[in-house]
Amino acid sequence: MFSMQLWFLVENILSLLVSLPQALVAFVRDWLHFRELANRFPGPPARPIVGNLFDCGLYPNPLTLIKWIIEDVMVRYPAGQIMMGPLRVFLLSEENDVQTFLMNSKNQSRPKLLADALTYCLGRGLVTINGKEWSRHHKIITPSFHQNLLKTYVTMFDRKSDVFVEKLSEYANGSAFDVQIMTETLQLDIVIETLLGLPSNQQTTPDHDMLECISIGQKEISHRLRSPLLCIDAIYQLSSSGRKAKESLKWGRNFHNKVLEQRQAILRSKAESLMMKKSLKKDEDTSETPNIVPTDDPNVNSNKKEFNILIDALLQERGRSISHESVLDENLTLTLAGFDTTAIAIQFAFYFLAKNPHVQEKAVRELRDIFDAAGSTEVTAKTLQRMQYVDMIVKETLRLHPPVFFYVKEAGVDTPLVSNNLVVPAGAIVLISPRTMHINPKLYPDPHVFDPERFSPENSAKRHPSAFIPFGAGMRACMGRKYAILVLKTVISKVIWNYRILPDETYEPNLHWGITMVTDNGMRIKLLKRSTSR
Ligand code: HEM
Repeated sequence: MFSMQLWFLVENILSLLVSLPQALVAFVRDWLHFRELANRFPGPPARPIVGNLFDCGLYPNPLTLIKWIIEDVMVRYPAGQIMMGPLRVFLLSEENDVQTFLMNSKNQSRPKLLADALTYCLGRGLVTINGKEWSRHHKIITPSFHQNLLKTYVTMFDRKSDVFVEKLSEYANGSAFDVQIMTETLQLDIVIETLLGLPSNQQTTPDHDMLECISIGQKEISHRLRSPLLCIDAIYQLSSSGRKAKESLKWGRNFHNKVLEQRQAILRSKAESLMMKKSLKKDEDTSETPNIVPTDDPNVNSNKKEFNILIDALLQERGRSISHESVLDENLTLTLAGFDTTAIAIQFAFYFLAKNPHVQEKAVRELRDIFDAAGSTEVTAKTLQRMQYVDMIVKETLRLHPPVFFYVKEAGVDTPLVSNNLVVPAGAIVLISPRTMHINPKLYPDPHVFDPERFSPENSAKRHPSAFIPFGAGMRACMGRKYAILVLKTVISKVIWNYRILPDETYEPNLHWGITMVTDNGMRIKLLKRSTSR
C-alpha cells in the first residue's frame, strides 16, 4: 500500500518536472510572439516603466488618458498603440480594420480589468461576463428584443412620451430650463414597464431612493476610473468609493428581488384567472364542477417563449440555466444599460435640434404627412416605420454624440489587419472609439456640422458599414439597439410635434468623460408650444 502511494507521488513529481519547463517554454514563446507583433504597431514614444502615462498631464487617470487617446492619438495613428505603464493598449480607428477585428467571433471578450471594474456597480450581467456564461445568458435574453416583441412596446413608448410632453408644457414659455433629469425619469419608466413588466411612474412620482442609488453607482464607476490608485482592487474595496459602489449594488439587487416577487405575483394571478376562465368554459361545455388549481409556477404565461418580456424569460430559466443571483444582475444590467444611454441620446437630440430649426421644420412636415394619413397623432409601429427623416435625425445625433464613446475588447486570436500589414496579437487589449470614427472628415465631410441628410438611404449606402458604430458591432454589439432607436424616434417625434425647441444661447454642454458621455451641467433648452400640433 505504502509503496503504491510512494510510486504515485514519484510519478506526480516526475510529470510536474517534465511539464513545468514545457509550460515555461510555451509561455516565453507566446510572449516573444506577442512582443514581435506588438512592436510593429506605431505610437507616441513611450518612456521606460511609465510608458505614455504622463503624456496627457502630470496627474493621469484612465479617463483623462482615454480623452487624450481618443481625441489625439487615434487621429494620428489609425492603427497604433500606447503604453499605460506596463499595459499595452492597441488602438483601431480605420473602418476596414475595425470591421475585420470586431467581426471575428474570437475577439469578443471584454478585458478582465474593465469587466471587474464594472462588476462593482452592475454585478455579473451581459456587460461584465464572458465566455460560456455570456453565451448562456445571451441565448435567454435575446428573444426579449425580438422585432415582433419590440413592436408591441411602442404603445408604451407612446404613452410614456405623452406624459413627458405633458410635463414639458410647464416649461413651454420660452425660458431656458434643464431637461436632463426629466429625460432620465422618462427612460426609467419606459425600461421598467417594458422589460420588467411593472407599472412605473417615475416621471410623475419619482422614487428618490432609486434615482439616488443609480446616480451613486454611475458616480462611483467614474470616480474609480479617475483615480489610478482605485484601479487596484484591494485598495478600491477598502475605499469609501468602493463601499458606496457595493452599497448601491446591494440596493439594486434588493430592488430587483422585490421586482421579481411582484412580477411573479402578477403572473400567478394571471395564470389563476386564465385557469378560472378555462374551467368556467369547460363547465359551460360539460356542466362539470369547476376545478381551479392555484399555481406557483411562473412559467404559466400566455406568451410564447420566444416573445417573452425580459423578466419572464429570466424567470422561466431561473434555477435551470441561470441562478437567482444572475437573474437579479441581468435585470440590473439591462435597466442601467438601457436607461442612461438612451436618456443621453434624447438630451443631445434636443440640443442639436434646438440649434437647427430647419431640421425640426423638415421633420414636422414629415410627421404631418404621416399623422394625416394615419388620422391620429398616436405613434405606432407602423408610423415609426414611415418616419424616415426622424430616423436620420436619430442617427445623426448618435454619430455626433455617441453616448458610449469607446469600448474595449480582448483579441482571442492573432488578427491580421487589412489597411496595413500589421497583426493584432492574441491577448491584446484593443480600444475602439465611435467618437473618433464619427468625426473623421474622410468618412464624414464637415464632421462637426449636424446634418441628418448624411443618413439618407442613398448617402448611407455609399458609406462603409463600420463607419457608423454607436452600438458597437459583432456578437457583443448592443443588445438594445433596435429598442433604443424606436424609443428615440417616438420621443423626438412627440416632442417636436408639440413644441419648437430653441437653444439657450448662454449654454454649452460640459462633457463628462465617464463610461457614458453625459454632461455635468445638465441639458438646457427652451420650448415654445407649436401651433401645428392638434
Ligand atoms: C442610444 C442608446 C444606446 C447606445 C448608444 C448603446 C451602446 C452600446 C454599446 C456601444 C455597447 C457595447 C458594444 C461593444 O462592446 O461592442 C452596448 C452594449 C450593451 N447594451 Fe447598449 N446602447 C444603448 C441602449 C441600450 C438599451 C436600450 C439596452 C437595453 C434595454 C442596452 C443594452 C445593452 C447590453 C445588454 C449590452 C451588452 C451586450 C453584450 O455584451 O452582449 N443598450 N450598448
